[in-house]
Amino acid sequence: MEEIKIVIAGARGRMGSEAVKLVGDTAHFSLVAVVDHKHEGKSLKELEGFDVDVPIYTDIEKCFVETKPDVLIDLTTPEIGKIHTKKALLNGVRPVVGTTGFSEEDLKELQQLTEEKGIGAIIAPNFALGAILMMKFSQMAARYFQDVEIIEQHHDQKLDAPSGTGLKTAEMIATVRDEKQQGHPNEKELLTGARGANYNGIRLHSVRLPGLIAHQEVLFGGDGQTLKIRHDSYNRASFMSGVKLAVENVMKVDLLVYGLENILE
Ligand SMILES: NC(=O)c1ccc[n+]([C@@H]2O[C@H](COP(=O)([O-])OP(=O)(O)OC[C@H]3O[C@@H](n4cnc5c(N)ncnc54)[C@H](O)[C@@H]3O)[C@@H](O)[C@H]2O)c1
Ligand SMILES: O=C(O)C1=N[C@H](C(=O)O)CCC1
Repeated sequence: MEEIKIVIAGARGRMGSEAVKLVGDTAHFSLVAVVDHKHEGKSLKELEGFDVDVPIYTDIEKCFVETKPDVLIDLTTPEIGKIHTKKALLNGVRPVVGTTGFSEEDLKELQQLTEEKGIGAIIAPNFALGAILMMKFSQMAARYFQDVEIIEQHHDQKLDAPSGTGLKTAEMIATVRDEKQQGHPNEKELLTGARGANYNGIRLHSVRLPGLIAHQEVLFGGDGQTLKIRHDSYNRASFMSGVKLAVENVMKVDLLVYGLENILE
């Protein structure tokens, strides 16, 4: 297999440090640099917990020009992730984005940019294969059960709510379900937010607690029955086979792929 040269943004983070391991463990992947908001000019090896000798850049464009990567893996924050993704496309680098918190407008803008530049990008709200199946099964179930609520649960350091996965699940369900307001037509929230966020009438509830990693239950209700579809990630390694798949596939596409379900065979 041809070597794929990779830059990781957010390499010191919970996901980024797993991605550094993944790249190191994959024969045809080669880490050429990392991007951080500090430690300019140091080697990653100088930081505790890493033994990879690659340069750290704080300026992502300088990093692209000097190290000429094929792929950027972005695992940062919603605000920074958008800037990095745009800069990658403008510099001919294919982004694989795990960072969540992008709006519909952001996605449209990035899609337009991939079309203009003619290079691929993958934005995956969830890299765990089980989570992709959970979303697909939920979409299947929604054809038969129109009443559905999504309960996503994450660690308490998460910046965005609802989670990228929760939102993507609602979007996928909405493609097969007519817009419908659920619950009693006269229901009233005594405390704002009690009924959760509302996407086309689908209610989304976000739980944030220490001890959690990433979990989601999609709850369907029908006459005298409920159906629950649940996925749990117990560690960040659970996301890495999806990251690998995305890096390999981003080299083969020339448009924006939003969601790993679009490349899973
Ligand atoms: N798609 C998935 O499967 C998946 C799974 C887990 C997390 N995530 C998402 O990935 C992102 C990262 O999650 P995390 O738990 O690793 O967060 P984290 O806070 O542990 O890591 C974020 C990293 O980004 C770095 N960073 C911040 N500003 C930066 C900048 N300007 N330039 C470079 N790096 C910068 C931070 O230093 C930190 O190391 C979040 O958006 C999260 O929602 C996605
Ligand atoms: O830990 C996080 O943050 C996660 N974010 C993604 C999301 O927003 O759906 C995927 C799961 C973990």
